[in-house]
Amino acid sequence: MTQLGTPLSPHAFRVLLLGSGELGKEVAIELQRFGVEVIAADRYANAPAMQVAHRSHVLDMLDGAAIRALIAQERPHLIVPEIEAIHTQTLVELEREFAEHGTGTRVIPTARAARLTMDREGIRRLAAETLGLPTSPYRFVDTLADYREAVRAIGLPCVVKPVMSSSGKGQSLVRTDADIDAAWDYAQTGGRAGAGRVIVEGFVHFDYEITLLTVRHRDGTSFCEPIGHLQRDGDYRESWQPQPMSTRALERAQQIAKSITDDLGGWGVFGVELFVQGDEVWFSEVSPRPHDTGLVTLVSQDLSEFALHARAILGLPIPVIRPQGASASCAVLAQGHGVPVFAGVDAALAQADTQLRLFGKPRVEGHRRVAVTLALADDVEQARQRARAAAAALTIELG
Ligand SMILES: Nc1ncnc2c1ncn2[C@@H]1O[C@H](COP(=O)(O)OP(=O)(O)OP(=O)(O)O)[C@@H](O)[C@H]1O
Ligand SMILES: NCC(=O)N[C@@H]1O[C@H](COP(=O)([O-])[O-])[C@@H](O)[C@H]1O
Ligand SMILES: [Mg+2]
Repeated sequence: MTQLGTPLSPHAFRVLLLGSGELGKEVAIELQRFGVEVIAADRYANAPAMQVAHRSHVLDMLDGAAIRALIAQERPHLIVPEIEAIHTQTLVELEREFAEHGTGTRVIPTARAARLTMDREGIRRLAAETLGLPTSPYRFVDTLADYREAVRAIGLPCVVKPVMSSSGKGQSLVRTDADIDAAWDYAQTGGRAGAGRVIVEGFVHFDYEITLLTVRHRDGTSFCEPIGHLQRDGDYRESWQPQPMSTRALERAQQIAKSITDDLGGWGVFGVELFVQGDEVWFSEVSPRPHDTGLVTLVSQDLSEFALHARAILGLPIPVIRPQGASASCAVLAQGHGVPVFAGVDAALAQADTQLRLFGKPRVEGHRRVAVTLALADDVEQARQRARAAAAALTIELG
């Protein structure tokens, strides 16, 4: 069991967040509630989690030497990756060194899980080729010529993504021949880590898609109710819980989630992304951390995915996860350039059973998720309507 001390004292239990966005902010708040000393890091100053952490650092997290220096300086008990774009090879090396020296420092959930999931190739080959889980057909390519050949082999429509990207950055749906070269160009410029390898995936004609939040904790594995979601341009716009599913599809989804999370190992929340058609389920990808579509759990469960992550990584028990009823979330995006200023917050919160989180992101360049609305209702449709209405009541000016 973790010895929880007093933050900012010699007995402090220190957690370093690598990535400090809106998801990390909620994790930081949950850790603060247990008296943990929270250190937040990201590539820019005043990131959301930094605003609720004990202290923060700005660094290039794709720079292995910079990560190593930060960890040497802070000597955290836990290192908690919050985004994919981290020099994860350094985490793998550090994890080995910690074990050799018996320091007790851990990477959440494991350095290998962070390394495999930062790269679509690592996680896809593990899921499809090692574990034999059903996935879309796929190919990895490095050149335009190989890419064109892969698109021909996979067939249209197909989905093209940089191997290192998230939230749909650099991702395109290729419907016709006319889209093929533009998708390559976007994948080369739109990813989070510059140009490079690309995955071409066959398009799965799913009825719906879910995130199955799966928690590995000291007493075993727990599942949350399935979260349905709507994505546009590869980025989440709405999520709701519970997503109705056939018994067979839910069983299959849980089996797939158990298989991939058991292999990745460690403690914490995983967001297992799955496509469902009838009783058939395909694995898409997995986040070894709380998931953006899981923001809905801020109202849908007694323990949100962030509270669950905090408990799991600290080695605390999770005897039960209690659903609170039909719920929904709606992402609020800002478009343009400047510092977000919100109006209509009162109107957004005028309806019963509605909540709002303003992330406090310091600037918008292009488009960026800056807030989320949350709602509970008698059924999922009504909850979605409430969350959408609350989002529509907000106006964002970029000052
Ligand atoms: N092969 C596919 N067939 C059908 N739809 C797909 C496929 N791949 C991706 N999509 C759609 O695009 C969305 C985003 O894809 P994916 O999760 O791979 O991107 P991402 O950049 O990792 O997003 P995030 O980081 O938000 O999870 C999926 O949730 C799904 O709606
Ligand atoms: N799908 C992954 C995801 O939602 N990640 C969340 O978005 C932040 C980055 O936002 P930004 O791009 O606005 O900086 C990340 O730090 C994390 O909280
Ligand atoms: Mg995804």
